Amino acid sequence: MSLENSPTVRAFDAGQLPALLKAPGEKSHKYTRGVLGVLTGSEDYPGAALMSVRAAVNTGVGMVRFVGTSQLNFLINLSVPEAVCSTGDPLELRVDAWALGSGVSQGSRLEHIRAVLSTETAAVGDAGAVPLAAQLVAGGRILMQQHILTPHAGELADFFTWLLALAPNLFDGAAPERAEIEADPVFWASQAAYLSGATVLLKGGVTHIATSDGKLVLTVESNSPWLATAGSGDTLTGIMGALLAQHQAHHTQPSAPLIYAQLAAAAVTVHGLASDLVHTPGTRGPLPPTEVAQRLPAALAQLLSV
Ligand SMILES: NC(=O)C1=CN([C@@H]2O[C@H](COP(=O)(O)OP(=O)(O)OC[C@H]3O[C@@H](n4cnc5c(N)ncnc54)[C@H](O)[C@@H]3O)[C@@H](O)[C@H]2O)[C@@H](O)CC1
Ligand SMILES: Nc1ncnc2c1ncn2[C@@H]1O[C@H](COP(=O)(O)OP(=O)(O)O)[C@@H](O)[C@H]1O
Repeated sequence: MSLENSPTVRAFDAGQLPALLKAPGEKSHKYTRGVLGVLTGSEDYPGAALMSVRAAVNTGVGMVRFVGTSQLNFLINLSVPEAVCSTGDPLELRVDAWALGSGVSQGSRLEHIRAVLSTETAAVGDAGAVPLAAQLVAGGRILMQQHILTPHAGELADFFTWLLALAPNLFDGAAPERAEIEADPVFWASQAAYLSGATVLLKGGVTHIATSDGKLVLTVESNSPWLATAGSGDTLTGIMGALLAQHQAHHTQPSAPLIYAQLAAAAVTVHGLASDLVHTPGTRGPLPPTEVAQRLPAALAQLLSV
């Protein structure tokens, strides 16, 4: 099985941003503004949790519910006191969307992510959630357009390796190397979307976002290669989770595949704009993810004031 026709490729139109971003109104309260569950980070990688949660809070979601271990929750409470922390079963929490997987590579946290990804609740699936998605798909579970997978090329290569190891008949071809994915990102992102049923966002200097039917790929060009640094992806997970939760809070039914690709593109654009605000206009330099996250409120204010 594989997608037969080449997808349409289109640059994301930033003019659509105001319609995709939700400013609160007089009657809004934290639950109507979007509740984002976050299951990121681990004892090995606590930084991924701190960066994704900080980014989600600074993107302006109504509430972040972080599901951690007692050690992770202690760190989150110190660093991002806005987040509401718990241990326990994530499926018992009322959330509009999830941000999953950054900095989670093994253990019970991975099993919690598997359980969440097996539901129809909207979710961003990064890092450790990507091979899990492949395992679910190989086992017969079709993901949905409101599931947004965010691999870099290496993680997308791992996705195909898992898929073909567990279900060789699912794809007509061999698992690609990272370099093959980098050479043809449109093809591989759209194939992954078609096979999984999820929206697939392939990270890189140019971000390629395939709609869940594999028919369209939106591109977003980065304004700075300085963004290519450890922790940038964790920050993007938090931004995207926040935008997804805000959207889902206003929609009881899943929206069309294009809407989720546009939301993902909006998150990449917001990330880029926040990174522009780190330095004085017209100059370029290092973009530590924590610094970028601090500029998110200003970036959102700029976009919402247009
Ligand atoms: N501060 C933190 O807590 C951070 C945690 N992170 C998390 O850390 C976990 C592990 O991330 P990794 O990127 O190390 O994942 P891996 O160690 O799984 O590596 C991913 C792929 O990159 C390849 N690779 C590793 N080092 C390489 C090198 N120097 N040159 C070329 N290829 C190389 C590996 O062979 C593999 O195919 C992920 O869950 C990630 O989300 C990262 O997001 C960065 C920040
Ligand atoms: N050459 C590049 N130019 C601009 N942005 C890039 C480039 N390479 C990667 N990025 C961005 O940097 C981030 C890297 O994500 P990822 O590899 O998941 O990082 P991490 O897991 O360390 O947080 C993504 O947002 C990606 O789009």
